[in-house]
Order: sequence, then structure tokens, then C-alpha cells
Amino acid sequence: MTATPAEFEARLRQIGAERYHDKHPFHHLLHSGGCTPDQVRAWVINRFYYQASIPMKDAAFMSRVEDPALRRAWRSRIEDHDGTDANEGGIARWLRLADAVGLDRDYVASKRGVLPATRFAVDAYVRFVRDKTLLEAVAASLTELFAPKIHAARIEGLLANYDFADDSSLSYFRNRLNEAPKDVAFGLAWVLDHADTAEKQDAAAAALVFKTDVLWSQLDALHAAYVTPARIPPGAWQPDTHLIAARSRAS
Ligand SMILES: O=C(O)c1cc(C(=O)O)c2c(n1)C(=O)C(=O)c1cc(C(=O)O)[nH]c1-2
Repeated sequence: MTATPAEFEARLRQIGAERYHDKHPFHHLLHSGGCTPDQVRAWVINRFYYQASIPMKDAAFMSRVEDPALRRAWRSRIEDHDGTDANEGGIARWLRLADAVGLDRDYVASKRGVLPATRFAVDAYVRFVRDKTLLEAVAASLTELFAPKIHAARIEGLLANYDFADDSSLSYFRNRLNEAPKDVAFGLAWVLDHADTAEKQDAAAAALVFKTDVLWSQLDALHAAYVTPARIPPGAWQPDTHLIAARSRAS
């Protein structure tokens, strides 16, 4: 039976309540100050791969949209990450965080040290958005419903616990607090409007579950590789390498 929009929204929110990556032990470690400088760096390196892929995912989405109004509503997502003449953009802000934790930003931007499982998970998200229905693609982006809470917790936790944290290094997250709500309000309304049969609602809910798995898997990989007993896969970043001179190291 087709749920009402309100019932369906509650179903989507319940997926976040049960499966969003704010509950992952790596985030608890990070936000509570329990990460070593190298564990923070590993997170910055791997999460960069997600950041850098998001505008590619959004471009893949837009390439399939025939409705100009939908493309117009979507395109600010690309600008939010890639920047404009007036706005530095999320990718550049993330590299400021890389500087602040003492990493060589060119190394981070090269994506060379990224864990294989991070690549697999993030690439799967880009492919999902390219290949599935538009409804599933928009529904997958709705993890952002739950992101402002984790961004606020991250700003608070990092500021309280790490010397590298300040307004400049954390500007990525502060900006997302302003950017994400407009995206998610649009995406949620679009999904509630278009998921007008039980089958479509099931597909949209499954897309959101898939996306929570994409996020969770990245943290599983990070935890397995860099938290004791660490098991770093061949080719991935090795602690204490690709650092910049002592200006501001993570601590
Ligand atoms: O720090 C986080 O926990 C987090 C999570 C997510 C998310 O839920 O996918 C995004 C972001 N941050 C983020 O900064 C971001 O720009 C973003 C875009 C998207 C998306 O799927 O289009 N998710 C997220």
C-alpha cells in the first residue's frame, strides 16, 4: 500500500535514525578527541575522495535530467563544492583542513593514498546515481537530512579536542551548515512528490539504505586500516608520510 507523504517521510527518517554514520565508532573516536594525529590525517585523506567525487556524482545526475527546472535547482550543488568566482568552494576548504593537520595538500589532492574500500564505496555511489532512476538518485542524496547534526557535533568536538581546529580549518563544515538545508529541503520535497506508488517508495527507501552503507563502509575501512590493530592495505597512506614542515601539525 502506498504510504502518505508524511508516513513515507517518517520511514526515510527512521532509516537515518538506525543506519546513519554518526553512530559509527570512528566518528565517536574522532569527535571525542580520541584520534591520534595520524588517524585524523587518514580520515582527511580518505574523506577527500568523497568530497572530490560529490560534484562528479551531481554532474552525472544532471547529465540525465531533461527538465531544465530540475537542473537549475541542482546545479548549485556543483558550485558549492567546486566554487565560483565569489565562493572558494568545498574542495578548496577541505584542502585547508589538510594543510591544518600537516598534510601535503598536493598529495591529498592526488588521491593516491586513498584506501581501496573508500574508492569502491564512493565509486559505487557515483555509478548508482548514473545508472539508477532519478528518484533513486535523489533519494540517495537524502542522507544529507542527517548531516547538519553531525557537522555541528564535529565542529564542537574538534574545536574542543584538537589544536589544529579553528575557524579556517573547519570552514568546510560551517559552510555545509548553510548549504545542506536548502539541498535537502528540495530533495526531500522532490522525493515525497515523485514516490507516488508503493514500489517507488520501496525503491527510494532502498536507495537511502544503500547510501548509508556507502558512508558506513568508508568508516569501517578507515577503522580497520588505522585504528589498532591497524591493517593498512598495500598502496594506502602510511602514517607519518607526506607531511609538510612543522608549521601546524595535528595534535
Ligand atoms: O560529514 C558528513 O557526515 C557528511 C555526510 C554526507 C552525507 O550524508 O552523504 C554529506 C556530507 N557530509 C557533505 O559534506 C556533502 O557535501 C554531501 C553531499 C552529499 C550527497 O550525497 O550529495 N552528501 C554529503
